[in-house]
Order: sequence, then C-alpha cells, then structure tokens
Amino acid sequence: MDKLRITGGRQLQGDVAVSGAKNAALPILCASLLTGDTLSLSNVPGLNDIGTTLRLLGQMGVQADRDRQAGTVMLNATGVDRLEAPYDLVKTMRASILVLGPLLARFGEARVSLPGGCAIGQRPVDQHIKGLEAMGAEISIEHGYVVARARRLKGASIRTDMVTVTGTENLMMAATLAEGRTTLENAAREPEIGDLAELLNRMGARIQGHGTDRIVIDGVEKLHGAEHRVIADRIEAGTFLCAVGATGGDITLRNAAPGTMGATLDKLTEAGMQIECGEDWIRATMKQRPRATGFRTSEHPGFPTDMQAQLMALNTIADGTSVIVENIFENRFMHVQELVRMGAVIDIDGHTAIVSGVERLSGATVMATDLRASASLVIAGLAACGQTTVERIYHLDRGYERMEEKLRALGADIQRITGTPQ
Ligand SMILES: CC(=O)N[C@H]1[C@@H](OP(=O)(O)OP(=O)(O)OC[C@H]2O[C@@H](n3ccc(=O)[nH]c3=O)[C@H](O)[C@@H]2O)O[C@H](CO)[C@@H](O)[C@@H]1O
Ligand SMILES: C=C(OP(=O)(O)O)C(=O)O
Repeated sequence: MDKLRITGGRQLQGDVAVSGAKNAALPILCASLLTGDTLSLSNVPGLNDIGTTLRLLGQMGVQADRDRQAGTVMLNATGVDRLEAPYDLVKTMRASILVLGPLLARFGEARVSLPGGCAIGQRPVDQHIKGLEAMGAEISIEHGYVVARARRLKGASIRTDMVTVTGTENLMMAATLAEGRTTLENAAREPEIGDLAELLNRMGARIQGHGTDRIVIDGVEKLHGAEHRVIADRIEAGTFLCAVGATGGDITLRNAAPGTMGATLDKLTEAGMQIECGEDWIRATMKQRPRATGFRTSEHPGFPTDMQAQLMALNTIADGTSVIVENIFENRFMHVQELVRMGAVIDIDGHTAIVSGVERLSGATVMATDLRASASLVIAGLAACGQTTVERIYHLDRGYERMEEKLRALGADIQRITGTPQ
C-alpha cells in the first residue's frame, strides 16, 4: 500500500488549481442512468471514487468514455441491462447508493447493496428508503440488499427526519421522472445539490428551490442529454487553506468557488489568515502562528463536517485552546489519536474535542483511517518538525487528486512511497 513521506517545516508558496468536487461529480455520474441520451461532463476530478463509480455504472451497461487527463467523461445509459449495485463495489464507496433513485425512476426496479457502517459512523440509508416508499415504491431488504420496485413513481410530499445530502440527491433524481409534483422538505442545501439540480434541469427536469430547504420537483416523462461542468471542490480548497494556515506562507487557489466556502473562510480569517477572493480564486496569506478557533460542524451553510479534521490539525499548533464539536457523524474523531502521536494535546468528551495548542508537532509514523482524517495528518506533517509517514493513503486517493504533486508544487517536501498492491 502507498504511503506519504513528509519532511515538515517548509512554508507553502505559489499557485494551485482546485479540482472538480468529488461530492458533486458522484451524484452527477449516477444521473446518467436517468436518460438514454449522452451526458458530457467536464472538470471531473481524477479520483479513485470516480473510477469506482464508472466501474459500477459500466457493469450495469452504461458506456463511459473518460479522458482522465482532460477531466472529461461522456456517459450513455442506453444499454443498461443490469439493475444492480453489488456489495464488492458499494462497500468501497458509500455514494454507490446514489444509483438507487435513478434506476428505480427510469427502469422501475433496483437492487442495491446496503453500504454497512464505516469509520466515521453508522450512516444508515433509512431516509432514502422512506422517501422512495412515499413515492410509491415497494422496498424490502433481502440478503443485505435494498430491493426496490415501482411501476412509475408518484410525486409526494416528503420531509426527511434529518438533513441528508445523498438522501436529498437520491430523492431529487427519482422525482424528476415521477408522475406529478414532489416536495422535499428539510432538504440539504449543500452547493453540490445545487450543481446536481442544475445538471438535471439542463437534462429537461423541472426543479425549483435547490439551495433552500424546500425543493419542488415537477416530474417529466423523459430526460435528455446535456453538457455540464462540475463545480470546484470546496473541501479540497479548504484543505489547502488549512495547510498554508499551518505552515505559513502565501498561496493562490485557482478554479475555486469561494462563494461556496463562507463558513470555512470565516474560521480561517478568525485564525489569523489574510484572505482575498475573486469569483474563482482565493489568495491566502498566513504570517503568524494561528489563533485557536473553535467551531461546531453543521449542515450547509454551517461549518462542514468534511473540514473538521483539517481545521483541527491547524488548531493543534494554534495559540490557545479551542473547542470543536462534531454534530453530523458519531465517530469522526479517528484522527485525534494519530495527531496525539505527533505531540498534539487533545481531550475528547463525547462529540466534543478540546484542543490545547502546542508550539510544534513532531513528525511520526501515523495511520490514515478515513478520507479527511488522512488530510489532517498530511497538514500536521507539513507543519511538524522532522519526518512524518502517513500510511494507508488509499483513503486520501478516494477524494484528493494528486495531492502530493499539488503540495510539492507549492514547495512542500512530500513524496509518495509506492507499496505493493493489496
Ligand atoms: C458523497 C457525499 O456527498 N458525501 C457527503 C454526504 O454524505 P451522506 O450523504 O452520506 O451524509 P448525510 O448528509 O446523509 O448524513 C448526515 C447524517 O444523517 C444520518 N442519516 C443520513 C441518511 C439516512 O437515511 N439516515 C441517517 O440517519 C447520517 O448517519 C449522518 O449522521 O454528506 C456528508 C455530510 O455533509 C459528508 O460528510 C459527505 O462527504
Ligand atoms: C465522508 C466523505 O465522503 P463519502 O460520503 O464519500 O464517504 C467525505 O468526502 O469526506
């Protein structure tokens, strides 16, 4: 398995391009199942999760033509002949559940493996099921699979018990081909949902209210092909900002979407970063030791749970004590014990972490346990004195495109050590 070897202590300087958003691209690829026409996508990030999704769609019969270098993918779902997402793919990527709504809406049938628990929490999909049942689907759980059938889905008024991002996306996609009007109350407002809704509307769907907590979808008989550019990854961008916050320096992010990053930019400003933004760029200058900056994760537009570990890494070397509350996932502090191995001082009480900033971390061998935990360890390694080895970086490759190359271009001393494949 690959590892990253980092020698800390170098400031970051220069320009870096932000990739397309993983969490927008994944539902958008699944939306190809809604039509027999071609979808033509650009700014698709070069990530392992994209490869997994294309394999998943491919084994259903979707034709995909990907140019990884150019970041383009053409998809055509005319020849779909297998309405199933098997466990061996779903277990590596929970977002596979996003094929459920589109398959059911277009083909009246779907068999999708239940994802199971993962490092950050249980992550059930009961709200996806509840919403589809409200639209008239008959759903049973058989041998670890969600088995769903519906002649034609019917519009319904659905209020999810909690705000769920992929739940909102699955139901929104299903509703585009349902008979009549669907109203999603308590809908998620993440920018990736807006991006998906824009693509669907370009395909002929009639969706309004995306970006608010009430989305209204008037079902249509058929969707058609479209072209779409995936929005910039606000989490990748935020990760680079935390990195420069920890090392000091001056970087400019290109192809970014600062308009989607309000809570992250506010917190980094509070930490002492000078931030300037244009429509699609962010310049970040850090000239001081970070100030401790507490926060609570919440649904958009609140502070994103996907940035919690990275901002915690910054707080480990901040001046002062910060209180960090994780409100979305019950087990998203797996990075804490690894940060502590590097000299961080962190106490956990339930879903609260109290971080007492230290002057300096010291490099160590650490283990990545999930995607954003991995990113936090890279940030810690960049700021630490001496050498850090981050093991099990397959998590990182799920969600960051060429992270070490991008950081090296900013002056970091970071190398990938290629291991034997598992
Ligand atoms: C591919 C993708 O976009 N992943 C993102 C998505 O994950 P994902 O869509 O899986 O996360 P959700 O928004 O659904 O989860 C929010 C909370 O609701 C709970 N829940 C959710 C659905 C359900 O049916 N029942 C239930 O109890 C979850 O366990 C969690 O505690 O949003 C998360 C929260 O911003 C992000 O961390 C992930 O990066
Ligand atoms: C948790 C994440 O992703 P996923 O939902 O794909 O596991 C993430 O992007 O941080």
